[in-house]
Amino acid sequence: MPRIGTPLSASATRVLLCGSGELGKELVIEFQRLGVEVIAVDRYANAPAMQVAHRHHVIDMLDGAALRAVIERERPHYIVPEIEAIATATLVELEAEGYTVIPTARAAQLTMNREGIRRLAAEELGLPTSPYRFADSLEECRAAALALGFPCVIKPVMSSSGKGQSVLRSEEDVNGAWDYAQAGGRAGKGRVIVEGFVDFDYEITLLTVRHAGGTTFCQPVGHRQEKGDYQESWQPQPMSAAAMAEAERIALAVTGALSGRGLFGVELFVKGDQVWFCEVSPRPHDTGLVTLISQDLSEFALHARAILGLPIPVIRQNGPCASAVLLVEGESSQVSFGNLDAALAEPDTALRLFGKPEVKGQRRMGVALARDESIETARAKALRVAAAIDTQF
Ligand SMILES: Nc1ncnc2c1ncn2[C@@H]1O[C@H](COP(=O)(O)OP(=O)(O)OP(=O)(O)O)[C@@H](O)[C@H]1O
Ligand SMILES: NCC(=O)N[C@@H]1O[C@H](COP(=O)([O-])[O-])[C@@H](O)[C@H]1O
Ligand SMILES: [Mg+2]
Repeated sequence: MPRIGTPLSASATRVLLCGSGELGKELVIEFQRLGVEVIAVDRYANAPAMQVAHRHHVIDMLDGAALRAVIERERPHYIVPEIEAIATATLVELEAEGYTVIPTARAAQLTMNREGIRRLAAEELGLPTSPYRFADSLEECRAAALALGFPCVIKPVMSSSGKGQSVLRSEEDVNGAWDYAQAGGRAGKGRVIVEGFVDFDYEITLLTVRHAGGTTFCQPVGHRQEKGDYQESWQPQPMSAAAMAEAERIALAVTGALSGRGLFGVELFVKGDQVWFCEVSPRPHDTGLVTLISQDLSEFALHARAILGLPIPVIRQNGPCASAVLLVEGESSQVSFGNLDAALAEPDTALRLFGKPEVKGQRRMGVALARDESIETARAKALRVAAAIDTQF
């Protein structure tokens, strides 16, 4: 069993986070509670996790040389990816040199690109997914859409939170969707995945922890997405026993193939007893923010425990809970949030304001949390909390 040393001393246990958004901020807080020394890295200053870490670095994380320089200077015991857009080839090299990447450098590399994880899940593991094709040009994209039929979904292979993603209703939508995907991919222009549309009843994130004592599942998190971006989530999502068993089978297979220790967000579509794999985050998931109120050990506490090799004997679920995002639209570097007394007046509500330094366009700036008697009333309550907050620019 590894020991935890004194932060900022020679015995310190050091964690370096690649990405410092809202998910990283909650993770850093969990590490701080355990006396771990945390170094936060991101592409911009004053990122949420930087504000609660011991120190930080601002670099272009897609620049392998810059990433290597920071890691060689800090010599972390654990390198923890917090976003997908990282020079993952450098992580693979560093892992070979003896560094520990969470959960593994290969998992970070495979999930950075939709093609990597889709081919692993569908072609190697034989798991059910939407039908799909990859395309490198407008013409290939059109051919793929016609072969798969409409509606279909187009996504840049390198993107997240719905960026560059659109649903096509007919052939007329192909040109616009291709252009949108080219502008919305995180690593610039390039390949897209075209997926057949899955007409699911509901979708879930199955938070799955691989820890020293084995693999443990959280209760399923249901969620609602708009334009590929999460709006609300809740736990537990009611499911048939057969769908639950199939969801766990898929999650066990995919997290087992990625291997390593840590928490994973396995995204699944469900229709009746049928389940399709969508994608997986080898790290805490945005829809899992609900666990800040719904579990004794949140997804962040679980990730920290798993990384450090600490036991997870049980995860207590607190009953029906929900989260609703606080999306802000405009342009400002001094946003303020008001009417908080009214927003938090109801019992069993909570709020996280991420402290992001700037908004340009639309940005997730906080999340409202609620617990109640049923999923319906918890969702309504979380939405009321978010809606009550007024934003000033
Ligand atoms: N083939 C599909 N059929 C039906 N709906 C889909 C399909 N693919 C994606 N969606 C919808 O779009 C959402 C986002 O898709 P996906 O998770 O692949 O993108 P993302 O950009 O990685 O999002 P995030 O980073 O928030 O997880 C899904 O949660 C689902 O609601
Ligand atoms: N779906 C992935 C996700 O939610 N990632 C979370 O959003 C941050 C980026 O936010 P930003 O775009 O506002 O900088 C990331 O750093 C991570 O915490
Ligand atoms: Mg997703």
